[in-house]
Amino acid sequence: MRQPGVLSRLADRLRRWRDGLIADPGFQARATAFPLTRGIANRQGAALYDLVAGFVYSQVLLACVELDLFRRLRAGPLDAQTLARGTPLDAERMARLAQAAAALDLMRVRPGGRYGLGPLGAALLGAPGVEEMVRHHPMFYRDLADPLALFTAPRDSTEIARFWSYVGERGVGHEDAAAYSRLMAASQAMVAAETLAVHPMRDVSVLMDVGGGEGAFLSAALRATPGLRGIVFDLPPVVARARAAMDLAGLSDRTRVAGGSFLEDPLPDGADAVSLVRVLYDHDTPSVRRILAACLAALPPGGRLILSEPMSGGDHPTRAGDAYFGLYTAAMTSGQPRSAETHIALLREAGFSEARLLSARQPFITRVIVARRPAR
Ligand SMILES: C[S@@+](CC[C@H](N)C(=O)[O-])C[C@H]1O[C@@H](n2cnc3c(N)ncnc32)[C@H](O)[C@@H]1O
Repeated sequence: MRQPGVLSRLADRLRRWRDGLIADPGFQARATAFPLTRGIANRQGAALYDLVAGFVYSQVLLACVELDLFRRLRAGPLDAQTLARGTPLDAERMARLAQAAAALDLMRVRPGGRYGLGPLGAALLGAPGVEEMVRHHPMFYRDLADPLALFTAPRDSTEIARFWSYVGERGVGHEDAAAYSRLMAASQAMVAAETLAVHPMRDVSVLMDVGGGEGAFLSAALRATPGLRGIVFDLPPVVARARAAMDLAGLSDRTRVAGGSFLEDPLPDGADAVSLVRVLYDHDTPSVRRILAACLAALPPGGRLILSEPMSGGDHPTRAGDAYFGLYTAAMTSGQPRSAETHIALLREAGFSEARLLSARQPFITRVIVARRPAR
């Protein structure tokens, strides 16, 4: 390991001194009392409070979603008594929930003791995938109840691992495939919008979406790109669903569907671009190497790989990539979020060239890397 230089050691000492000050309750009291430092002290205090209370805030959101309150407020503000109708809550408890939701910008207090939609409640109505994730989270929270156990959980021993059944050895049945594929399809719209905005498929003839689920990403690409044709590759119980979904979307004449395992079977040929959307972070590095090798073998010289998934921020950790997906994949007992640099190194090692990270509009939804199979 490289030894840190003089400047970096000096910076470390300064940070230790600063951290020591901040950790001193006497200093905190003085900083809050002194007008010039009060703003910083309050911001830090509020941020720490939010971390301590984060789970409570999430449960306020879950309660609102389970009672379908945002949809009921769409037509206009309601008082707590009306909002409580048809729910197990009385008016007083409903007012308490609505006050909590208003504090979190999910609702707004309106004149006359009524509650209306807040900016985040309205945003949730416009992003059905977020609502599905909120409904899915109780399972994740049960695994998270003991976070230390989560980090040491044996493979396939958690509730989340059983939900993503391809993580284990039992194989994927039709029911498991239906449950996780529905969740993925519901949250795909946001990922597809971001991916196709930063990487339109204009100059692609045939796109193969590997681990493509019910074909939601491919459908979005086909709709956005006249003349594009596609292949969905996934496990057999999942592609049965993809076939039905593509039929329903009226896209089956532009789509081929192929079933198999990207860890064991060769991928179909005929595509000049391959996409891997929210696939690699599910898998440990030896499997990622196999998946990339299979993608390279399926592409013609000059063919393109488009990799889209939430990524670790590396030296600049991100809430979505490192905090959320770091723990989510721990609960899966398989995979991990990787930084763009790690992905690019794995792509080069697999034989891809020109790998580069594209600039993102909404990096907390997904990040996109493009690479090519060398022309010769
Ligand atoms: C997290 S989901 C992502 C689905 C889709 N790409 C999306 O973003 O909505 C991962 C997908 O990889 C598929 N998958 C997992 N293991 C696989 C394997 N060995 N071979 C083929 N597909 C696999 C799953 O069935 C699932 O559809």
